Parts: sequence; C-alpha cells; structure tokens
Amino acid sequence: MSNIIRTLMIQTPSVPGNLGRVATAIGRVGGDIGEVETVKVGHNYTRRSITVQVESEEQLEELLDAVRSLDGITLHTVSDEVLHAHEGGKIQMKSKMKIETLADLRRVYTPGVANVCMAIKEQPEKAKIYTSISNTVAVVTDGTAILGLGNIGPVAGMPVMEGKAALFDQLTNINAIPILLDVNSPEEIIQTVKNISPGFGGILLEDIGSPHCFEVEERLKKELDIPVMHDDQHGTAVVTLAAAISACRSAGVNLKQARVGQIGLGAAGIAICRMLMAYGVESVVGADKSEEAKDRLRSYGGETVDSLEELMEQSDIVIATTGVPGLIKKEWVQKGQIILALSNPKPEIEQEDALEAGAIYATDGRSVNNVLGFPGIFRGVLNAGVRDITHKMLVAAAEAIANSTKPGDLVPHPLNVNVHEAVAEAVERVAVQSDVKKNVYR
Ligand SMILES: NC(=O)C1=CN([C@@H]2O[C@H](COP(=O)(O)OP(=O)(O)OC[C@H]3O[C@@H](n4cnc5c(N)ncnc54)[C@H](O)[C@@H]3O)[C@@H](O)[C@H]2O)C=CC1
Ligand SMILES: CC(=O)C(=O)O
Ligand SMILES: [Mg+2]
Repeated sequence: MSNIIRTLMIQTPSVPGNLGRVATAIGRVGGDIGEVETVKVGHNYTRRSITVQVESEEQLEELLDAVRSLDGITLHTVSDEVLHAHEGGKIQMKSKMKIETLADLRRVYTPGVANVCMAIKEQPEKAKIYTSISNTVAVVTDGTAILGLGNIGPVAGMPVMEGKAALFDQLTNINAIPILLDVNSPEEIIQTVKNISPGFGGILLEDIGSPHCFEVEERLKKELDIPVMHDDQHGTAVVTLAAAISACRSAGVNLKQARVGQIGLGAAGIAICRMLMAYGVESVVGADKSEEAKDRLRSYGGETVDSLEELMEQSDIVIATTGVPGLIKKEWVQKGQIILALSNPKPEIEQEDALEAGAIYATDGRSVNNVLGFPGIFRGVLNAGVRDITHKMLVAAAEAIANSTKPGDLVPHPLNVNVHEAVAEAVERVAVQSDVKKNVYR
C-alpha cells in the first residue's frame, strides 16, 4: 500500500475547456486532484501546478501517460513536493535570546546561569518560571504502530512525530520534542519515559501499538506527576465523539440511543468505545480479528460480533480504526448510516463510495483526526498546572469541538486556532475545578 502525492506542472492552451480535459484524464485513471494553482496566464497558454494523489507507482505512470497523450497539452515537470518539504526535517530548536556580546553570554550561560540553577535547587517550583519545562511536551514513540503502516520502527516514524511537534507549536504554542525509543517492552518504555520526564511538562505517547500501549499509559499516568496521554487512544476518542455528536445533531438522531459499531479494537478503537460508553451510548458493539482485543472490549462492558457484515448490518454509526484500506465493502453500507473510516493514510472505505452506497454522513481520518484534540488538551492542562488528564476534561474537549463545528459539518477546520483555544479553555476550566492535584516539581 502506498499513498503517492506528486505536483505536475502542466501547460494548456488558453482556451476554455482545456483544464477540464486534464481533470478528466486524471480522474479516468482514478487520480485524486488536490491543489490547483495557476502559475502563469499567457496569451497563448496557461501554466498550472496541479497536485495529484494516487495509490501506486503503476497508477502514477498511467496518470502521467494519460496527461502526456492529451493533444496540445504539455507536462513540464513532475515533482515530489512532500518529500522535498521534509528535507532537513520539519522542526528546529531555536534560542529565544540573542547572544551577541560577552555580557549576553555570561547572562545566558556561565557564570550568570549558576544563580538561576541554585534558585531552582532551593525552590523546585521556580523551574516553572525560569525554564521552558512547563511548556514542553515529549512526543514519545517506540515505532510499533506508525499510522496504519504498522511496526516500521521509531526512526521511520520520526516524520509523524515531527509533524505532531510542528502542530503543537503552530496551534497552541507548546514546545514539543520527539523522543524515539529503541525499546518495545512495556517495562523498558515506562522506565525510559520516567527517567527522561523531569525535562517535560507533559508526555504525549504516540503510535505505540496495542496491547502494550494500554499498560504503558496506565502505569505512566499513575507513576508520573505530569500529564500523560496516549494520543491514538484518547485524542482520537475525543475527536470521534465530537464528530458523532455533530453527525447525530444534523441527522436528528439521539446519539445515546444509537447503535455504534466499532471495527478495530486496538489503541484507537478501544478508547473510542470506552469514551462513547462513558458518554452514555447504550449500545456499542465491536469487531476485531484478535480475540484478545474483543475480550478487552467485553471487559469494559461492550458487546462483540465475529463478522464485519453483521456489525455493519446492525449499526447506525460505524467507526473503523484497523489500518486496513478498503476493508469495508460498499455493499455492506446501510441506507442512512453514519460512517467514520478513520485509518490513516487510507480509510477503510472512501468517503465518496460510502455516500454513493447510501451513507448520510461519511468521512475519513484526514478530517476526523486527533490534531483537533491533542494541542488544546495539553494547552489546557499545562495552563492549569495539573498532573492528570481526566475523562471529564476529555468530554469537555469533545463538546468544545462539537460546539465549534458548523451545522452540516462533522468537525471544524483543523487549522482554526479558535477551535484549539476553545478546547484549551474547556479543558482548563474543568481542570481548575477538579480535585486533580497540581503537578509537583522535583
Ligand atoms: N484519524 C485519527 O485521528 C487516527 C487514526 N488512527 C488510525 O487507526 C488505525 C489503527 O491505529 P491504532 O488503533 O493505533 O492501531 P492498533 O494496531 O492498536 O489497532 C489496530 C486494530 O485493528 C485490528 N485489525 C487489523 N486488521 C483487521 C481486520 N482485517 N479486521 C478486524 N480488525 C482488524 C487489529 O487486530 C488491532 O486490534 C491506523 O490506521 C491509524 O492511522 C489512529 C489514531 C488516530
Ligand atoms: C492521526 C494519528 O495519530 C494516526 O493516524 O495514528
Ligand atoms: Mg497516531
């Protein structure tokens, strides 16, 4: 499986209809058109850069041949903008201070810094004031469940971690530092994270596979005095609950009385079921190819079924987080169903296919994505200075997202900073009212 994005520089005669011919040629071979930018409008010809997405190298070749074969149209270049944008990585550590004179040097570094160290030694709470710790989150992975790509190792997962760090910075002004772990056993992960925790105000666990992710998160939440959250579990559950609330509002369905079917009971799936059940959804049914995963859902009070078709037949809302593209067949979709196929980079069913098959709402993991949750959730708990992220805070985050969603949409735009502010405020409000302890500096 692959997901290839390329940018084509295409020249067409400046006569109406030619862009349409290009779009038709791309569409015929199953290419998905993204951005279209007009680079130059000449008297005789127009040049545009068109971003396309395909699933394989073969499909890309077919697409390029289709464009090249169009009369009067020239394909100038084909570039991989995504790879290019990643050259040198996506994040960097920058000094907030200019260090230009010897006086600056002595203030920032030695000997001046020694007094600051001693002030913190005397009163550890002062680390909040005199260091960046309380605004810094570790994004920790062992590389075992990178998106739906599987166990590809922590280094191959680094672009995802850098992406999360870049989003933390841009959306909520939090410093996030990727931490790649070359260990997989829960005990080793727990000990390593505990050992590095003094430098962080929070820990975001990312793309750590199931079932070991459950023990890792549970233990770290208990044993650390800073907030810890496994994003694939709770970040995803928050945004999924928000999408379910919005879909039900628009469809006039009572979410609590709806039957929800969850396909894939790994990190994301189990957390989504737990979140929905705790929210009051009475009927949650799950399916997974692993018996252990189904046992886990039953242990939380959910029902399970063995066949995906059966689950699809029974459910008003279907959510899928298996990492398996195309797993849901069009013929399984029921009229009026709400379908959230959340696997990345490719969903279990494409939105258009689900809608064509009769779903009233359908979306994928690009839209219903934990990016709408994790930045604001951490901003909220860091602002409140609490040591835990509770279920109540997560529900408040989901409601803030649902309340920021335009009628008819399932979720808001992920880059709307007002949404992240609303999530942060909601989480902070619950955090300061709760009896969760303030975090303690050692
Ligand atoms: N949209 C979003 O914000 C998010 C999407 N995801 C996506 O969800 C997917 C799963 O992620 P995790 O839960 O972290 O992984 P995971 O590895 O913990 O869970 C995957 C589960 O799916 C099950 N599964 C795999 N193939 C199956 C099949 N054919 N039928 C039934 N069950 C099957 C596995 O047994 C496992 O329990 C990934 O593609 C990931 O990209 C995860 C987190 C956030
Ligand atoms: C979005 C995300 O965290 C995932 O697909 O794993
Ligand atoms: Mg993830």
